[in-house]
Amino acid sequence: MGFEKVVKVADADFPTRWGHFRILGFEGHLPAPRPCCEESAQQGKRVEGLVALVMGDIHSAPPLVRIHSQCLTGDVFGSLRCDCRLQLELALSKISQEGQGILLYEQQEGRGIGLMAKLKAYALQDQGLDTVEANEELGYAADCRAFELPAEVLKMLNVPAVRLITNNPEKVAALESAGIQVVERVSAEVEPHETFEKYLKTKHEKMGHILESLVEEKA
Ligand SMILES: Nc1nc2c(ncn2[C@@H]2O[C@H](COP(=O)(O)OP(=O)(O)OP(=O)(O)O)[C@@H](O)[C@H]2O)c(=O)[nH]1
Ligand SMILES: [Zn+2]
Repeated sequence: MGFEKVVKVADADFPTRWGHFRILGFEGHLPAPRPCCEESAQQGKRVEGLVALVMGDIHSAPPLVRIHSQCLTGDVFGSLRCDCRLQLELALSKISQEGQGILLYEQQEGRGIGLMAKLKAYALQDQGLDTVEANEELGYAADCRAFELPAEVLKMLNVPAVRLITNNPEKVAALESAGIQVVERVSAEVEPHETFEKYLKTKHEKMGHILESLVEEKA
């Protein structure tokens, strides 16, 4: 679903544990609520937010960029059902080490299905379904994201080429097809943990994520 317009609504100073950023707020306006997100559909929500953390000079060379999809359970509560929080910290520390880069935090909770639906999916996973099967059981696609808003925001930031921190080839393809060149994919692989072992295996086997630790395991 294309955005009717994307608007920058704020730009402020942002000191963090990983160094000094600017924090920018963007709003994407949709022609209709997203059908794949339970909460958006219920609330008739047509505006999606995206937060960009920007550090240093992002224009002299393709900067490190992380597109991070919201995971309240991981990012805020430190859940070890998934690797999200560890990936967020990895991305921020890589950007901090280089002194330049962009973190795009998109409000696509639960790969776009919304928080309450993700919690229902967790409950189904506790009964033995994997993350893809649980989404399907609830009537959703395995992944409802399209990464249009992050691509638009990169264009608004005048960033035509990036070094993308991800294990997900779909993010690379989505940026490329939106006209943003991905000159390098930087691995977002984190230290494995037994509590998210099955989650990573499913991402690798069913969703095409590039996870070197699992490739070696197979060989
Ligand atoms: N539907 C659903 N979403 C989940 C689950 N666990 C985590 N998520 C969401 O998955 C999103 C992150 O997607 P991932 O598949 O982990 O990783 P990715 O963003 O595609 O790829 P990377 O760039 O490599 O991190 C976040 O929005 C999380 O809220 C789950 O069990 N079910
Ligand atoms: Zn997560």
